[in-house]
Amino acid sequence: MGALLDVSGLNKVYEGAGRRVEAVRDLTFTVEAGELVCLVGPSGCGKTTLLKCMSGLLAPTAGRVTLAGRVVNGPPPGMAFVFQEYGRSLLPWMRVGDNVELPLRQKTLTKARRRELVVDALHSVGLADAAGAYPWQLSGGMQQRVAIARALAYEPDVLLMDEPFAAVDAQTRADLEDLVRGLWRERGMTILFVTHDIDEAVYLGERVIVLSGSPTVVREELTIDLPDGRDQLHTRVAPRFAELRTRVYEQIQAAKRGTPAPGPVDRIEGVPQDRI
Ligand SMILES: Nc1ncnc2c1ncn2[C@@H]1O[C@H](COP(=O)(O)OP(=O)(O)OP(=O)(O)O)[C@@H](O)[C@H]1O
Repeated sequence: MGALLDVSGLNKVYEGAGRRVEAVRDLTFTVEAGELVCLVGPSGCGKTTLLKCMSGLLAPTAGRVTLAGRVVNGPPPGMAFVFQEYGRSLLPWMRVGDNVELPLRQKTLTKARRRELVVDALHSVGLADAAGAYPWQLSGGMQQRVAIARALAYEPDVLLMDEPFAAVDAQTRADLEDLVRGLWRERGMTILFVTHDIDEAVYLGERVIVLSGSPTVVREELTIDLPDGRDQLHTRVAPRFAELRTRVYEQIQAAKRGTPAPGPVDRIEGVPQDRI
């Protein structure tokens, strides 16, 4: 069987108002079922454009995305998203429980089953008591947890996350990173996590895909061979973590300068032997 997600020759050009922007030039990569992959690239390199094409919200100019062998040409049923701006993704007039339940109404589930999924998802993100609150009564980090719970309740095969922690403080961000890794390990979901934060990409991912500057291509793919059980205190000070983040940092800097990407051997093997 092929990869769960397959992005092949993806190109996206925005045209209009006398302006032509080639946001994504030629992107090809795959994500296997059950993987946690981080995509990292310089600001403005087309990460959001890529996710919109992957989620069927935007039609690519060329190339295609397939999910479980089916071409994505509209939001696929097995996919859920968590966006950066939690403030805009939750409906302020609905209580937290109703916000989490909203996407479930598209599914043919009984009311009791929907309630069960909502309770379970809120429990998973540590907000079991918040179902009756309104989003605006919660902190930013709690609102982002609600957005994660809403995605979880949907029981997606694939979770796409677009810089989901960019707007929260550092301490909350660390907690949310651990929450995502914990949920990934518990639930065996496939997660594609987009970030411009190199440390976050290396800490979270089993694999990191480094994107070039716009128009975007895949610059390098690195296997993150850190232990499975990661924690904020020890993982981030491990020598291997420093090596991997240095490698990604160098690639991003080179991407900004427009230096050609490394050859195919680097891309397959990850960190070259002389760096280990
Ligand atoms: N709707 C649009 N119309 C025209 N150009 C657009 C549109 N959306 C994005 N772009 C352009 O496409 C390029 C990539 O934008 P995109 O938002 O995908 O990048 P990004 O990597 O997510 O950015 P950031 O890291 O700043 O969030 C930019 O040059 C942007 O100006």
